[in-house]
Amino acid sequence: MNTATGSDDPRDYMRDQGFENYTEADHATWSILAKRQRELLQGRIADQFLEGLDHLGIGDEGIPDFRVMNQRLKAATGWEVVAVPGLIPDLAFFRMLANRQFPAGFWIRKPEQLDYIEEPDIFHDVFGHVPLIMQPIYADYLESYGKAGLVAAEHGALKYLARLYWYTVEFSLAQTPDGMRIVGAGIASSPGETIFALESPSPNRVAFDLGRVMRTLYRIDDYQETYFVLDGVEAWPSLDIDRLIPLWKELEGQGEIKPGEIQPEDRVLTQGDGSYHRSKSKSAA
Ligand SMILES: C[C@H](O)[C@H](O)[C@H]1CNc2nc(N)[nH]c(=O)c2N1
Ligand SMILES: N[C@@H](Cc1ccccc1)C(=O)O
Ligand SMILES: [Fe+2]
Repeated sequence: MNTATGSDDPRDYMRDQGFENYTEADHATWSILAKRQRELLQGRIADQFLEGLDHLGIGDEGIPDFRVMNQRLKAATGWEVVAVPGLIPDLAFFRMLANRQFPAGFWIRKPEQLDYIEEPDIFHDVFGHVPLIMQPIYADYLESYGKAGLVAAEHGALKYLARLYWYTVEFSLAQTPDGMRIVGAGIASSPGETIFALESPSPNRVAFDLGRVMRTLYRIDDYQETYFVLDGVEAWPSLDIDRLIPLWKELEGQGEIKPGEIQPEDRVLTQGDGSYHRSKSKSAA
């Protein structure tokens, strides 16, 4: 439906990072982005993210060597980052999560794509995701996403879990006592979307609702038209399989919701004015 088709076996995608192959320009791209995002994210992202980033020790010194970074990550939560060529199919992806392995593309965006890139690169996969995986609570939660993904596949419900993953792990916001904060990695790795998600009048910001989110289509190639807002940085939805299975059954009878659409039942925090115009030719998954 969205990403990639092919083998569901994670081993078919695992690569050596090829650390020696990066150019000076590649390292410079990482450093510019890391420095920019570390500053921009102050006061905009969950504290847990900045804490994890500090402990991980990846910074402005160029692209991290996975062999070195994984020592810290393993010691903190037992996870490791594994290099892959790019997007991998949903099932292979969830299998890796279930195994506490996080897939990361090994290539980096071009200088003209600093603000936003349509496909996950190493900056997104590592800088965007790994800081939170340094936190034990989040690390366990992400593993349970993988496990739920395997069950979803058996029930023909992978699309529901993929949408949930999208609107939480990748693109969620959260209410905190200090105000609205970014949680999603897809926002955290994009300087453009960091500002857009919190400050633009264009997108909708809607209180998170599990069934509603699983019905909602998403687009991977542009800023989101709707962000779902958690009730706290750690208020992730329960992935209790015994509750998800009946919910998936129920959802089968209900329609899909377009990315920018508002529903009568929504608790709308900000109604977007849609002033950011995107290309009309792109489709939602
Ligand atoms: C779960 C979900 O569908 C999600 O989009 C997956 C798909 N495949 C992926 N593949 C890679 N390499 N990285 C990712 O973040 C994802 N995300
Ligand atoms: N848009 C993100 C990358 C990304 C693409 C697709 C899915 C998730 C993240 C960035 O610029 O960093
Ligand atoms: Fe991601």
